Amino acid sequence: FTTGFAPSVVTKSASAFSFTLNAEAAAATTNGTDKKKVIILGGDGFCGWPTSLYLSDQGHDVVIVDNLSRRNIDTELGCDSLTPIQSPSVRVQAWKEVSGKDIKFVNLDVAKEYDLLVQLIKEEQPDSIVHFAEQRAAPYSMKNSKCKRYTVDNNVSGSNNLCCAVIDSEVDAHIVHLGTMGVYGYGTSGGEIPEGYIDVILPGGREQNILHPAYPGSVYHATKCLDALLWQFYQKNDNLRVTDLHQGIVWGTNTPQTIRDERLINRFDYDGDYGTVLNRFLMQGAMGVPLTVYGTGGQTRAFIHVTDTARCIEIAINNPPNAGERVEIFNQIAETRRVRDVAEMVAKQTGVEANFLPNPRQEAAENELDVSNKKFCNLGLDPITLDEELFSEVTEVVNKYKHRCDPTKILPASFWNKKRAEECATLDPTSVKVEV
Ligand SMILES: O=c1ccn([C@@H]2O[C@H](COP(=O)(O)OP(=O)(O)O[C@H]3O[C@H](CS(=O)(=O)O)[C@@H](O)[C@H](O)[C@H]3O)[C@@H](O)[C@H]2O)c(=O)[nH]1
Repeated sequence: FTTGFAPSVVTKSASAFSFTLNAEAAAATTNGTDKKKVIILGGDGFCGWPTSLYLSDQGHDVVIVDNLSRRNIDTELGCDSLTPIQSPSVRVQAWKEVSGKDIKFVNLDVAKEYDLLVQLIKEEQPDSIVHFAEQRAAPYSMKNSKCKRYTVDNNVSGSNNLCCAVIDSEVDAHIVHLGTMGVYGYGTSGGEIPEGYIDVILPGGREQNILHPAYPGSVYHATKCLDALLWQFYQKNDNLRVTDLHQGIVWGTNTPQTIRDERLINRFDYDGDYGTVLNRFLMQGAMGVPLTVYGTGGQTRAFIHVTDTARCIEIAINNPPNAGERVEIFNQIAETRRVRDVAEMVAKQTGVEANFLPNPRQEAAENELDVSNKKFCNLGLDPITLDEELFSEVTEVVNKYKHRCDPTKILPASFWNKKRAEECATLDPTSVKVEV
């Protein structure tokens, strides 16, 4: 098989990038220099927290809104971030000490506390609202009916509330939403996936440029498809300015900002529900656990380092669509790789073998993925790609905190349907042993 490495994807290797964890390395890759007032919904999470710090570091005025739902789900699952994340109040105090900058934290449920959301937008008068406040794990969204219903209720209501709140508050804030590459689906695309829109010829020969057909692979991914329709509707109906970012799988832990003080450390999920594939493999490699490759590992996916997530968000807020323009869509990825090739890279580096497990997910055994990320690259993004030097950053974090790992949480614990659950019935969570 080929790796599915997309020729259209513009990349630069991490070694050439000379990645160092200091503020200079995070120098603005932006097109605009305006300092903005930014509300970050979901600013306590894996992507939200490093993005909040990055934007604050760049001189933007940041307000974090979060209801701590991710921390509560950890409690529900009996799991915890491998890294010892601090409470929001300790985090913002530590940031004030190291940077001299204030970040305001507001505990608010975007999906449920509508009036407070409107009031906050009126008070803060933000230029941009970045929306991360969604349940983001595909496995958790497929765990059972309760999780499916929560994911739809929370994610779709949150996005709808945000649009209504921007309209009701009469503040012309630009909405920047963290979407997912998964809206496109992971079949064999047969060509390069464009950025959000696709030319079609309708019956009768009429040509149109429409939203790329949605083809979600989980309830979570389905909510992002529903979000995309909401953005399209509210843009058309109310002239909202919206950017939707179709992001790939995020990897890495720290950024040049979170590394400045241990109290700023980012969360690291390693469990079968929330851990994303490369971070899970790196963690397993560091702990001597055979790598949990699902099926043949034939899925080709898009990847992006967490540092680039934050950079992309700043590029997006500095390049809003004009009022009346359709929803702006970027593919927020650095490169595409096949899962078993990623496993091979980690296996080579750590000496730990790949273990091909029955697949808990209903997904194609093999797929190709060719994705355009030209818009971000044209706006100055020089993406970090998978590199062993950078793997060591994650490995160091894992080695430092591996005593916090619960090995029974490593094997997959959510199954897409009854057939997949039956096929995975032999997996025994208590059989996993880690080297501490
Ligand atoms: O231990 C593992 C974990 C995953 N996989 C495989 O790796 C692929 C990716 O799984 P993932 O858990 O890293 O990613 P996914 O569930 O798709 O979701 C993650 O990546 C999405 C971007 S994307 O995948 O849609 O591009 C984001 O939207 C989500 O928030 C984030 O949790 C899948 O084919 C899965 O079967 C393994 O082989 N072994």
